Amino acid sequence: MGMEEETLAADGSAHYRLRCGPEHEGGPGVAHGGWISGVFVEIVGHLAVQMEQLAVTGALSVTYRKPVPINRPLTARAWLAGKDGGKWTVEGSIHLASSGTELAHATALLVEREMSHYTRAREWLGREEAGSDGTA
Ligand SMILES: CCCCCCCCCCCC(=O)SCCNC(=O)CCNC(=O)[C@H](O)C(C)(C)COP(=O)(O)OP(=O)(O)OC[C@H]1O[C@@H](n2cnc3c(N)ncnc32)[C@H](O)[C@@H]1OP(=O)(O)O
Repeated sequence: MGMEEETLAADGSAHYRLRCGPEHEGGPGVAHGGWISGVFVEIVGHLAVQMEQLAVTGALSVTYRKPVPINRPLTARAWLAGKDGGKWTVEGSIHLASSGTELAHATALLVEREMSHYTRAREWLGREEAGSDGTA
């Protein structure tokens, strides 16, 4: 996703240096919104990994404040905004490195999982492709 450097702050927030390459251009000189969302999925999910908790993104809301330029140094941050049992609210932001201006912001709901999440997903897919999701 164009990550170049990651550092963890004492308060638990994660900080990144990154840039959007031309392969993710969505308009002349600017990033595709899917790349921006993908960056957020990665950095909010990685925050949980750093806290040694597997969690998947259940919901992600992105506000695109300004076009994100390609081929420019950017910074990003992710931080835990709240926790309710196994549900985490994680926020993220992407900034123009030169000015610090926020270009995009995200709020994500992460749901804690065990590794069996992926086994169950494969089992669910098997049932789904066999014509039943097992709930009937
Ligand atoms: C080293 C390098 C590594 C590098 C690693 C880099 C990190 C990258 C990480 C990438 C992570 C991803 O891309 S994840 C990929 C995208 N996401 C996914 O594939 C997830 C697909 N969705 C799911 O599997 C499911 O919908 C879940 C697990 C999200 C939720 O399933 P569930 O059956 O509802 O689970 P359950 O345990 O009952 O729910 C827990 C609680 O969350 C609530 N909840 C669940 N979904 C939502 C929702 N969208 N909005 C509101 N609330 C929700 C439920 O109501 C419940 O509340 P209460 O009753 O408890 O109050």
